[in-house]
Amino acid sequence: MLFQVEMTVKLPPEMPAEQAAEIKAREKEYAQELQRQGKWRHLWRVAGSYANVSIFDVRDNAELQEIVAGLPLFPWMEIGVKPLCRHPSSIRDDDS
Ligand SMILES: O=C(O)CC1=CCC(=O)O1
Repeated sequence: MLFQVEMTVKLPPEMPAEQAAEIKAREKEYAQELQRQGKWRHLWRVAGSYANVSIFDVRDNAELQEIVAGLPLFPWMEIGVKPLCRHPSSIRDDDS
């Protein structure tokens, strides 16, 4: 199942820089492993903001929830999820 997920990061300004850097490093490692597994299919920065738009390819809602809740930045994110399905005019056959 494909989902569009928009994540907006809102770290508190009073968070020490070292702590923020450590959380971001863990976030990067987590995100890159899921990309290697093919579950995190696209990761795009929303230009001009500390936010991303991502496409996940997961088994079901429960797996998406597990992945998103495991994000190291999860406690400091606003997250919006939209389920996706094939568009009848799409010419691609690899976007299951
Ligand atoms: O920077 C972000 O948008 C938050 C994030 C998600 C995956 C990652 O590596 O950073």
